[in-house]
Amino acid sequence: MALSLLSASPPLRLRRSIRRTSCSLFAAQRAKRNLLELISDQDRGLRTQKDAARRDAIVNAIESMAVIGRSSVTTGDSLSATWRLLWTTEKEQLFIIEKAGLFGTRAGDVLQVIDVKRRMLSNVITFPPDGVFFVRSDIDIASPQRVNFRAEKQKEIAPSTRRVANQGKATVLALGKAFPSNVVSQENLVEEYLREIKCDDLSIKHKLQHLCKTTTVKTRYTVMSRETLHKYPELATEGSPTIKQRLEIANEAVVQMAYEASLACIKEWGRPVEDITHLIYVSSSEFRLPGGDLYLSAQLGLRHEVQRVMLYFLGCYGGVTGLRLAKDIAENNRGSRVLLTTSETMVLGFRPPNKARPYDLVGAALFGDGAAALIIGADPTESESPFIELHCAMQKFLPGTQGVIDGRLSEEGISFKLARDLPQRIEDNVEDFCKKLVAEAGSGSGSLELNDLFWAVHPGGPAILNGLETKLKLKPGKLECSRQALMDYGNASSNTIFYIMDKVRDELGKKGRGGEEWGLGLAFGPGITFEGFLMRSL
Ligand SMILES: CC(C)(COP(=O)(O)OP(=O)(O)OC[C@H]1O[C@@H](n2cnc3c(N)ncnc32)[C@H](O)[C@@H]1OP(=O)(O)O)[C@@H](O)C(=O)NCCC(=O)NCCSC(=O)CC(=O)O
Repeated sequence: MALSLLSASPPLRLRRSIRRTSCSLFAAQRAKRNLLELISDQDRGLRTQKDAARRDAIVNAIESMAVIGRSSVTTGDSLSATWRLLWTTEKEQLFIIEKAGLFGTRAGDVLQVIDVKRRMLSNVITFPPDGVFFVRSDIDIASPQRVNFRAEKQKEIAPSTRRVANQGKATVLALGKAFPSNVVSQENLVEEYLREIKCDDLSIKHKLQHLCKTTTVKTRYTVMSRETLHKYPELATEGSPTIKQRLEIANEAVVQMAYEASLACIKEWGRPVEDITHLIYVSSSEFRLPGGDLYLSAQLGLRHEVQRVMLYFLGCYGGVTGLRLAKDIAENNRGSRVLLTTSETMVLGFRPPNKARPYDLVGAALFGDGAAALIIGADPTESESPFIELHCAMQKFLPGTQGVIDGRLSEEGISFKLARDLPQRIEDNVEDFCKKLVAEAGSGSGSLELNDLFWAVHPGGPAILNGLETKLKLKPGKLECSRQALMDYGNASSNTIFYIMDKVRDELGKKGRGGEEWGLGLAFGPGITFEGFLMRSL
């Protein structure tokens, strides 16, 4: 006989089982307290092996708990989770825990990842900081309260490649991207763009040529194309009321891109769309009632009961706001799977250049369109492959800076003003913000320095990245993924952080066990608002 006692979220579990049982609250509490006391000094079962009397007492205590909760079903879907092993009689596991010292290591948490739907169980013995031993097996549901293991399917020592997600913490389970079909090469942009909008001002041409180089962008994807301008020539005419036309183009384009990014993401995730419980849809590029969240849900075939949230007009930090929200949802709704999408086009803000608005030229050389999608959830199942754990997330605004990034909706679309001192404002305030986030890693992670981290920083522009790098004294290369994303996609507003995370995933994958464990994600936008998150690479 092998008995294991597991704990997912002990107070909650206890509360649930008590509600279901006909016995008094008092009896259940007493039985649980008794059981926990009996195992508390047994070192997960190592000592019990030499103490038959204690073992019998523990087995009796478990049986008493079972009697109290006999009318409840504990082997249904609620058993699907990552559980921490508190006590066991299973000899192989105890042997590994006991003998780990012989191999110069020590056993950390012993976890059981149970997936009832797939009838699968993985025993996961962790060896901190990043070693892991897996034993996978099938399970049989023997009764409403008992599960039997069947044949062991596979044993595997995975010394390094994956870290284990902490129980109950939100993780990123998949990521997808999508872009409109029109690709803009920065090299050819100036001539083409000025020809299309019929601008022959040489000073504008030279300044745009200069900015096209210094923004460092190489390619971008845009919804706006030659065909669009031919169909709607009024978009290139200063002062024409074109909001209707712009929304007609943008509303459709953003949902289409969000749809394609979501499909790519769901395919990578590998589970059916019906398993998506929540949708967070982020865009500063569309406007209608109902919003794109509804159209996207219908197009993807999400459940009608999917819990939707739409985040409108947050600007470049919207993706990280969505991530913060998704984390809260995932960590507070057991078994939830959140689809987070961002989708943006600059169609609403496209304007002919005007010397009175020099910041428009910066936008013309910098911004790009696209979409991204992520699946976020806690306690990954056997079939899921988490790659980032979201440890904590924070937002902050800088008082008195509302005018630094200023967007106004008018009959002409959005006019978007960027103040020259934006990079400096960010530089002046970023250090405190980062240090607060890093402090959330806790003492268990040692004393983390900023250069110990991997970084994913929204590349508002090279001046912002350079200022931040200097201020934080980051080693060269720490912002490489941000710089690469800027080069490949331009500043794609709320999407950009996820394009960077995709690159970070590749980079950390190449480094394997030598890669950084902790990372910081940052985005900035109107407010001035800072959004940041501390993450662990898994
Ligand atoms: C745009 C740059 C790459 C240009 O760098 P350069 O090396 O060319 O040098 P530079 O800064 O002197 O700029 C070159 C010329 O552009 C002009 N210029 C630059 N920024 C300007 C601005 N915000 N408004 C008006 N003009 C501006 C300069 O005055 C100068 O013109 P002259 O030579 O005539 O004096 C850099 O300044 C940069 O990265 N800036 C940050 C861009 C930014 O604000 N991004 C945030 C996007 S919003 C975002 O990400 C969040 C959100 O949308 O929510």
